[in-house]
Amino acid sequence: MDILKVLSRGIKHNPKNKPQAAGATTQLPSAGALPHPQLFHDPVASRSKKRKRRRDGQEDREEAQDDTDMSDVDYFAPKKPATEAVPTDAEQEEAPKKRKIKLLDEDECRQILRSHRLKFTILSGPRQVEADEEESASEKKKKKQKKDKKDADTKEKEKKEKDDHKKQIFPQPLTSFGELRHTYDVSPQLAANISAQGFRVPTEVQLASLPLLLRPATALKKAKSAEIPSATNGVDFLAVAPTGSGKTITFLIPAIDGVLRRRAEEGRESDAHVLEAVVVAPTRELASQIVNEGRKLAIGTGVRVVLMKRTLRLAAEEVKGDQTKEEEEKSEDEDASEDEESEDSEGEKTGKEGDAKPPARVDILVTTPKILLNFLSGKPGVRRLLPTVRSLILDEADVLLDPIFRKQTMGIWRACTHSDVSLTCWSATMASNVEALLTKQLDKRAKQADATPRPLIRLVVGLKDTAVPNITHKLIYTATEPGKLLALRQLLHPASSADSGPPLRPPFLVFTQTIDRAQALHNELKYDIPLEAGGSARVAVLHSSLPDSARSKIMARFRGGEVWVLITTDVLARGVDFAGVNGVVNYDVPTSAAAYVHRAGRTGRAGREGGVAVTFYTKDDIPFVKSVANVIAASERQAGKEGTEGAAVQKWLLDALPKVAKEDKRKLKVRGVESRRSGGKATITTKSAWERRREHNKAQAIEASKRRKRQRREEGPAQGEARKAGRGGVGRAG
Ligand SMILES: Nc1ncnc2c1ncn2[C@@H]1O[C@H](COP(=O)(O)OP(=O)(O)OP(=O)(O)O)[C@@H](O)[C@H]1O
Repeated sequence: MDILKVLSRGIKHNPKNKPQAAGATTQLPSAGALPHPQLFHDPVASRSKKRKRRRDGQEDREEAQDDTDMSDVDYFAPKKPATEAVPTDAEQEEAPKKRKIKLLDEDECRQILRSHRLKFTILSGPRQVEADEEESASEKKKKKQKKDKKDADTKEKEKKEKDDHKKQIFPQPLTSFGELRHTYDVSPQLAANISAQGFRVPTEVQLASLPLLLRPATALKKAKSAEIPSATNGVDFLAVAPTGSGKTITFLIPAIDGVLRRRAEEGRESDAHVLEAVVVAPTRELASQIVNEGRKLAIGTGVRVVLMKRTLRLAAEEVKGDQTKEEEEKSEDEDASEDEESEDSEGEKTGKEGDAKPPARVDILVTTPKILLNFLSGKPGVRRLLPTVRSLILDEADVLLDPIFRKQTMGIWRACTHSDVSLTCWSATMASNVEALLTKQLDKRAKQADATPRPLIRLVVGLKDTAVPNITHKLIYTATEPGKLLALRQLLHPASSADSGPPLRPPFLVFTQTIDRAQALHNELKYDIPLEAGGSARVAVLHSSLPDSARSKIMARFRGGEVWVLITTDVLARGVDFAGVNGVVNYDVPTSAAAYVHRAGRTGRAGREGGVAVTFYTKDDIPFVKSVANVIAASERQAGKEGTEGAAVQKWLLDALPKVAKEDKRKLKVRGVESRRSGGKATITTKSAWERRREHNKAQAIEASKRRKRQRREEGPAQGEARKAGRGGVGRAG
């Protein structure tokens, strides 16, 4: 196999089999310089011709607009050359006071938001709750009266469209990062840290969310078309934005700003740390990544961003608690390796020894759900609360509110007892039942606290729940399972690249349904790489049953370009950002449309072009593959490739694939493709049945050993000795 030629393309051979990290990634298509991090620039005609916006900073709101062709207008051109983007500290200190803040009028906001396919909707809040109640009452009445269903449906649809329009809002967009300092008054150091990362143009999600999250009152000052209740205490927020669109810094910037602002307001010293924000992410890899991003943004601000560890002790309020309820919330399905003891430099031991020591100094905590819930409910008969937390951030919120993590996430939310705690939720996909759950919970919390519910505002960037528009998609059919391995090898082989479209260039990720399949594929592929090109060290496998330290090492080797092919499960499907990943192979078909979006979104980050997502499907997958094909078709539609020869999904294929029944979709999401399961209980988890069985056996062995110990204690030392002597005798006799 000539895989060496493909895998070593663009990479200088290192005789010691230790490739140069930089060389390994800089020449790869999706790792190149960022072309533009924004995905959408639609020309949008002005609704009003009364206003004119000039780009020289001398905005004249009163002049009549003479040109409605918005395609020439570049709202996002830097207002100053890049060198001027970060004024000196002294200038920055002065800046907000000197400058008169100019806000865009609602029509201008609307145009900018529309040209970037950004849609804000108020999902709940005082006005909305009343409206929804009224609506549902009148709807019920109407439904009774109307017998003609078709007619009712049409009217309902029209009404919904009308109401949707009413619920839409058009807050101020962030036209440049410079505005963070000048209009939204973020600290000079935070502004400098953003600039130091080389971000010049805000992505769509940043452009839309940052004003609203930093200063809601300013952002909504000109938003007149929808009545919004007072937003001075902040808003609850839900953002659905494409993978790789920069959601992480979008929630971190307001979190850091919030800590700094309150610190200044309360006259606290910079070394007085109060836990004010909690970021929850579903996997440890993602949580560590968020910590790294947070620390880069917090340099020089004194804000401490800390990763939750098992041994970390937080400043918490202790109340008498319903232990059993909290215990129940510890899901058995979650990542078992979280239970492992990990080294901790930040905090203290929990329990008796730890309680005596002062709590860790944390401003922003990043955690996976279970580990924090364990801390909150870790003391018998006691519940720990986090009353100082003002901001709860759920990254990959749809999965955190999915049944696997829901109870744990809710447990954390309940522990954040401050009356003003704001909730922000982030993901590339969001099911409507998650939105319904959130609105219900927010109303419930407001009622319990006897407070006015705050508005829950949803932002959708592009199309909700779909589309990874900036990469190439490929859908490859192989009749049988063994055929897939052959097809994967052919895809890697240069000779067949002509038939297979763009060759798969390293580094790339390969996703399987279960851990045992990931391990098996790893065993198959690792010998495909010749020794001269690095051999088996080039192929690695990462899954949730590996120890923490092994997972971190593999991540570092992959990020460094040392590992070219990383075989993994859905543990790496969400959130993890490898800037230089050129491709994603769905060796096993993703079990939902959302899973496809997240897996494919590991390539083509921040608007990079050149990423490829290849999905194999077999006869077994045909009943389920339509959801994936629909996402690919939507992505190609957005990219303008629909119906072209290069499109992965042609209309005939979409028509031919069977529709997936709702119940089948649910089953597939929970169990995966049946034929790929190795038996065992039906649970959605990155753990294989084999692994669950192993854990079950281990648990049984521990239980049996405890039983024997108990028995020995009950029997007393004399009988114990006699038993031992008896066993020894048998041994000797044998
Ligand atoms: N304004 C920007 N300009 C250029 N790059 C940016 C900008 N904002 C963020 N990035 C970079 O984009 C990449 C993706 O960001 P991030 O991981 O936050 O995406 P995400 O939206 O959270 O994706 P996912 O849905 O997969 O979790 C990161 O490498 C980040 O540094």
